[in-house]
Amino acid sequence: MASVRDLPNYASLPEAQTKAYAESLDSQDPLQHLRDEFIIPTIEDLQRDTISREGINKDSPKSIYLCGNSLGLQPRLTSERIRAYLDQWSTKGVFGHFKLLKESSELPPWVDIDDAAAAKMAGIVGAAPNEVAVMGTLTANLHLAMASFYRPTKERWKIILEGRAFPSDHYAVESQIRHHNFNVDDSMLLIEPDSAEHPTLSTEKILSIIDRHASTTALLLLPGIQYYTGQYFDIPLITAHAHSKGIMVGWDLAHAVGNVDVRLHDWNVDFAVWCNYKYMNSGPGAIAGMFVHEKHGKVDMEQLQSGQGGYRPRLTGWWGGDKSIRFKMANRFVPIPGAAGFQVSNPSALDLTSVLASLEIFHKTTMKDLRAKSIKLTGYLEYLLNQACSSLLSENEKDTSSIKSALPFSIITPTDPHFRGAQLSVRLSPDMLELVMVELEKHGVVVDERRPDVIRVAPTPLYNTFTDVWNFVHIFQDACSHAQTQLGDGRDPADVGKDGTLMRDTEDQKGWKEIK
Ligand SMILES: Cc1ncc(COP(=O)(O)O)c(C=O)c1O
Ligand SMILES: Nc1c(O)cccc1C(=O)C[C@H](N)C(=O)O
Repeated sequence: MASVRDLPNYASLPEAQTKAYAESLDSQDPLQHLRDEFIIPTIEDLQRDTISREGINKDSPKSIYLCGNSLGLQPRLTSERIRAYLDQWSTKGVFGHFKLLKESSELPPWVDIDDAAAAKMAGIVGAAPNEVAVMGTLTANLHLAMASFYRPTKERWKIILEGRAFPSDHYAVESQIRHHNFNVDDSMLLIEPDSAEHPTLSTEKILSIIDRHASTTALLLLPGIQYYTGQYFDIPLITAHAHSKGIMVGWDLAHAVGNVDVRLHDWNVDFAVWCNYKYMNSGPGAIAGMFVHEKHGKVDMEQLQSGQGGYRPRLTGWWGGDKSIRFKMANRFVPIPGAAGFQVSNPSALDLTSVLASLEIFHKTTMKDLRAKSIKLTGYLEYLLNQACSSLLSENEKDTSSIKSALPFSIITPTDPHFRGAQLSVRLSPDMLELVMVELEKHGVVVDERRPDVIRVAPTPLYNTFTDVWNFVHIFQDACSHAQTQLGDGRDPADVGKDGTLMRDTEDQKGWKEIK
């Protein structure tokens, strides 16, 4: 795992606040060349309502894209590889499934393209290639995993998850409980934060809830990184603790994969699921991923042949079946050992091509190096935000004991880099969100808002720079100061339009609100 020991103490360096310092960090960044692998939308790209590049201003500055936690940017290679995939299809037709091409390292026959993706993905999540399948979608994979790993009994039937889980995970768990005819109210154990002000969950709290419900809990499901707070959970410790109580453990890695250097095999995780459209940069809704620890993927041929099972029960489809007999159409399911045996359908080769293109870029570096840069980048963001926050307080406010209530914003993500990934979640003072977002958008800054008061800012080490972070904080500081002035003016923020001026119930305003 990447270490935080190399994190500079920015606060002790007077020059750290200057743009020249941010630029010097970029010039020393060993991963700086990777930014060129991505298409960064220009400010004009984002603001015009067409995609055509005809007649556009090529000199328009690039946006400051800090939203890789929601949708990662497009690698340049993606269109090249997808074009080649289209040629593979147009020139080979159905033979594209099996024909070995001279270009096969980039364009495997489609019948093997899932294996190629799993092999390239494995290192990203610290797994052996046979512990990973690139398949399905996150929520569908979560259902498939729970069908196999959530086997409730009268004695053990509960599922522990967080109270503020991403809605899809909450619904999936709820429906699995109902599917097994258990009562949701006494089966779904929700870990709630201590207070709305501090929405993170301490490891101690998680462990104590595990302890309290140890004998009746079947499954623990948590996110590697929490989508709202950006908190990175202690996966190895929590997993080991739950295991010591006989509980199965699954992790939703939507916000962790490609962000932090997880070691799923060594941490003995039972299963994990993730999507590939955030830090994995494979495109909106791209095919997802699933990890099944090798201990659960074994196939005992003797038992299987004698009709006694021989493999972990699961929901099956032909693509999880042994390749050597798959096309014999014998209707006797023999699972592929490992995660591939959990596949159901033949996967979209178009989608896998996009994942493979993105993985080519990941393979130009390592997760360890990306994480090392990420710790510095996010640490720098935190440092500059703290500086900006105190400079937005009036001298009067700085002197008072009520400094906390006067702060224009606070960071709700843990301050310890061990407990966060790239993302910082920033909670703004009441009513500021809309006003700040308008200003950020005007200046080509892309972050993500969670109403009523949080923005999530995620510098992504593959393509963001220290200068991006510096520029963002300066624009953000101005946006906060602008919002403070507007609110101080006694204007209702609901009446403030796209350009920050007052607007009342115009069509334009409605349209803008819908887009948000
Ligand atoms: C933590 C988390 N879980 C689940 C989902 C849903 O994923 P999908 O729609 O790809 O199934 C997302 C993102 O949309 C997410 O962030
Ligand atoms: N998939 C999304 C979509 O189609 C629209 C808006 C947002 C999304 C997301 O993926 C949200 C994402 N899970 C997040 O935490 O930001």
